[in-house]
Amino acid sequence: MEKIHNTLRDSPVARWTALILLALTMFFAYMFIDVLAPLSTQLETSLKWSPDTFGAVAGSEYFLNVFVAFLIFAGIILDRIGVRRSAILSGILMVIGASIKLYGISDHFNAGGFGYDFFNSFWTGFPASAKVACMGFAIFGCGVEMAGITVSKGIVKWFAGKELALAMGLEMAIARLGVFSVFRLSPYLAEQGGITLSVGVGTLLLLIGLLSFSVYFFFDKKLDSQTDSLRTASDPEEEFKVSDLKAIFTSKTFMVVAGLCVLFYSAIFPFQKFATGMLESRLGMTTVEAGNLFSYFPIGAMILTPFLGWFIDHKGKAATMLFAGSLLVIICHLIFAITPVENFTFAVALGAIILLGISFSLVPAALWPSVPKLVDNKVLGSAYSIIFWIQNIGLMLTPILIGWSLKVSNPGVAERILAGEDIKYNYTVPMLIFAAFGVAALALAFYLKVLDKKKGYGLESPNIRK
Ligand SMILES: C[C@H](N)C(=O)N[C@@H](CCCCN)C(=O)O
Repeated sequence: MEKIHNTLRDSPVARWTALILLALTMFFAYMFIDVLAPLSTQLETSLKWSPDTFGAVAGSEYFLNVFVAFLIFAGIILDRIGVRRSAILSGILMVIGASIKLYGISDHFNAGGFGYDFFNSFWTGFPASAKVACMGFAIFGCGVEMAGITVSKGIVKWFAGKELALAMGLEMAIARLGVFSVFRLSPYLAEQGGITLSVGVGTLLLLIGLLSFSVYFFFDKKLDSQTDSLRTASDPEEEFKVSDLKAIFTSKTFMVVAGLCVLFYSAIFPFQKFATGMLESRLGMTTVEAGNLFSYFPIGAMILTPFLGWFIDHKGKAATMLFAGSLLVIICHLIFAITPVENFTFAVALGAIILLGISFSLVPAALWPSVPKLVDNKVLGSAYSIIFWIQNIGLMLTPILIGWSLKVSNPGVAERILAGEDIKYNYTVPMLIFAAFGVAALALAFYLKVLDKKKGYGLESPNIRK
C-alpha cells in the first residue's frame, strides 16, 4: 500500500527525537527546582535560613504563577503562539530566574555586593539572600511551569493516537532522573565548593536546556509546515478564542482532576524539600546520607512511570491508578509520621520511600494523558495551564505551611540550632499534614471514578485503539 499524508510525526525516529529534546530541558529544569532541597541544614548555618525561611524560598517558585496568574497567561500564550515559541520563551525565563537566585546566595552578594544594603534594609527577619533567591526562583518558576505545559502540549502534538502515555511517562521519568541526580550531586558540590557551586552548576545546565529547546524549534517548525500543507480548505485549523476557556472552568470532571492534582502534588513536591531534613532528624543521618537515601524516591518513580504509561496506552485503567496512587501516598506519610523511633529503621524508611515512588508513578502516569480526553485540543494548552495554576497554589502554600508547622511544633529549636546546639526537629506534625492531603486526594479519586463511569469519558479505556 502506498503511504500518503506522511508527516514527521509518523516517523518514530523523528517523534522520539522531539521527545528527547523536550525532556532533556525538563531534566535540567527539575534539577534546578531541587538544587537547594538537600542543603537545608547548610543553609540554616551558612545563610541563616530558618525552616520557615527555607519553606518560603521553596514556595516562592510558584508566587508569580499564582498571584499574577502568569500560568493562565502562559496557557493562552501557548495556545496562541504555539509550542516552539512558547518553549524558547520559557527556557529564557528559567535561565534569567536561576541567575538571579544564584546571585542572591552568592558570597559576593552576601559580602555586601550590589543591592545587598537595599535588600537588607527592610523586613530584617528574612535574610537579604532569601529575598533575592525568592525573586529569582519566582521568575524561574514562571519559566519552568510554562515549559511544563508547553512540553505536555508538545507531546500531545507528536504522540496523539500513538504512544501518548508512554511518551509522557518517559518525559516524566527523565525529569525524575534529574531529581535523583540533584539529590546526589548537590550535597557533593556544596561540600566541594559551597552552595554557590551547586546552584552555579544548576544554572549552567539550564543554558544547555535552552539550547535543546532551540533544536526542538526546528523539528516543530517542520511538522507544522507539513501539517499545514496537508490541511484542506474544508478542514481549517480551529482558532483559539479566550471565550473557549469557559468550557474548561464549567466542567465538573475537569475541576475534580485539578483538585486531585493539587492535593496529590502538594503531598509530594513540597515533601521533597523537607524529606532530607526529616530523614536526618529521624535516622540521625548526615545530609549526604539522607540525600542518598531519599534519591531512591525519584528513581522508583523513574523506572515505573514509563511502564505504567505503556499500560495505559494499551490497557487503560487510568482512573483506578489515580485511586491506588492516592492511597499509597497516605500510607507512606503515615509511616514517616507515626512509626515509633525504635521501629523507624533504615529499612522501614527505604520501604516507605519506594512505596512513595510507586505512588508518584501511578498518579502522574495516569493524570496527564487523561486531560486530552476531557477537553478540546484547541484549548489543551490552557487546560494544562489551569490545572498547573490550581496545583501551583498548593505547591506555593504547602511548603510555607509545613515550614511554619515545623517551627511551631518545635518551639525554641530554631534558636538553639542557631546558637550552635546539635539538636533535631520533630517532623510528626508536618508529616500528618502531608498524609491529610493524601486522604483528600483519595476522596476525589473515588469521585472521579464515579463520574467517569456515569459520563463515559473513557478514562479507564486504552489510548491506542486497535
Ligand atoms: C510541578 C508541575 N506543575 C507538574 O505538575 N509536573 C508534573 C509533570 C506534568 C507534565 C507532564 N508532561 C510532574 O509530575 O512532574
